[in-house]
Amino acid sequence: MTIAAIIVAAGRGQRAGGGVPKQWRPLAGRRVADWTLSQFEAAGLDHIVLVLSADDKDAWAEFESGRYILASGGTDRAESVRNGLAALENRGVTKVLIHDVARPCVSTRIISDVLTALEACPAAAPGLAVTDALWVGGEGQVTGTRDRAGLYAAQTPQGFHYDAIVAAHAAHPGGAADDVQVTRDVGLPVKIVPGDADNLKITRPEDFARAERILRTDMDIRLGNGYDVHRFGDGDHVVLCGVKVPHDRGLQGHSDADVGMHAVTDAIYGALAQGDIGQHFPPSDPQWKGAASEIFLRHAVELAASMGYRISNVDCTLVCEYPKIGPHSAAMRSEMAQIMGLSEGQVSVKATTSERLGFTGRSEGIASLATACLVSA
Ligand SMILES: Nc1ccn([C@@H]2O[C@H](COP(=O)(O)OP(=O)(O)OP(=O)(O)O)[C@@H](O)[C@H]2O)c(=O)n1
Ligand SMILES: C[C@](O)(CO)[C@H](O)COP(=O)(O)O
Repeated sequence: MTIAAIIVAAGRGQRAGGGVPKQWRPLAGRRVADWTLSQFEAAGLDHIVLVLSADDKDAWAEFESGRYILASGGTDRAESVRNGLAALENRGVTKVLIHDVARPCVSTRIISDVLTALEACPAAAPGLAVTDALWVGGEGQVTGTRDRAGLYAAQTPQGFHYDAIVAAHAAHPGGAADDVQVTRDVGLPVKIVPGDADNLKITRPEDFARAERILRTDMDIRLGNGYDVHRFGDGDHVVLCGVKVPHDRGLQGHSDADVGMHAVTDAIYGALAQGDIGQHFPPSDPQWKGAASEIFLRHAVELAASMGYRISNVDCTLVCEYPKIGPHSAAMRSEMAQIMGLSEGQVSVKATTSERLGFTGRSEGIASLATACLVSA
């Protein structure tokens, strides 16, 4: 059994406004599309097709070498779906989920319910029973009422046996609201699984605030702190936050003694409640002698990802009289961001002296403090 998802993302989001198609707009710290895609990645499907508009050149460039199969958008949603289905030809796909990129709050429960329902029927989709009374209106007046019994609001992902939905689309004259209608129009039964009020489609400008509230409520936010000290010894440079800074002394340590990167690494381990660098890379182990500290940082970032967290931001403070950090802080942020796969806006590196007090004030060594904020991916 081979299961795929098609995420249709070629719309222009005209009703949502905002100048940029809604799927590429920020929402609770990521783009709308990132939330949607990560829910389908978590489902462990065999293939994910991402249907993109030819106008979204940056998205094509971003996703072309990744794990998604890309397909071109059509002039309407149905054509985008057909192009997505065609991209799955000859891959042995048995079941396919078709989902609007504009529904970023879709739950793993809905995805799994639709897939389970497909074991017994050729098509299944989430529906939300209408609970409000229904009116007919015109010119600002109620002109009639409708019985709500048996009415459902249609949601996605809508799931189908692959051959059935391909045949249904091929036979359809067009004009259907969704793939359930396409399927029903060729006489196939569609099972309703329980939808979720949170699985809204971002359609109008105000939907962003609602989706943001939903995503932030579900988020697990974790903070960690890190602290490290290395003493000065002989040398002609120090390595701080991945940048080699000329200095009349070096820092002593088992690795490259990058005190800033060590504090950030420990902050990430701390947020995960996974000990510290010493536990993961014991100083007694000769293989870490002189090691570049980015090995440790990369490990912490990978551990976070494997535990279902992404790094929202890190903030690092270096405490020393010399060398002066200011001229190098931009390079440090850039280096650390690159190692962690973050944007520079998510990484802060700053410095302070300790007013010539204490061991840092006497220039016996450099201390560093860091905070990391992780959120469930
Ligand atoms: N030619 C199209 C039109 C729509 N879609 C996708 O189909 C879904 C339908 O949601 P909708 O709210 O209609 O999206 P838009 O068409 O982007 O919105 P609007 O109608 O406001 O422009 C969205 O994920 C959208 O990206 C698509 O892939 N190709
Ligand atoms: C498929 C769909 O999401 C079902 O609710 C919806 O029909 C697509 O969006 P639109 O607003 O109807 O264009």
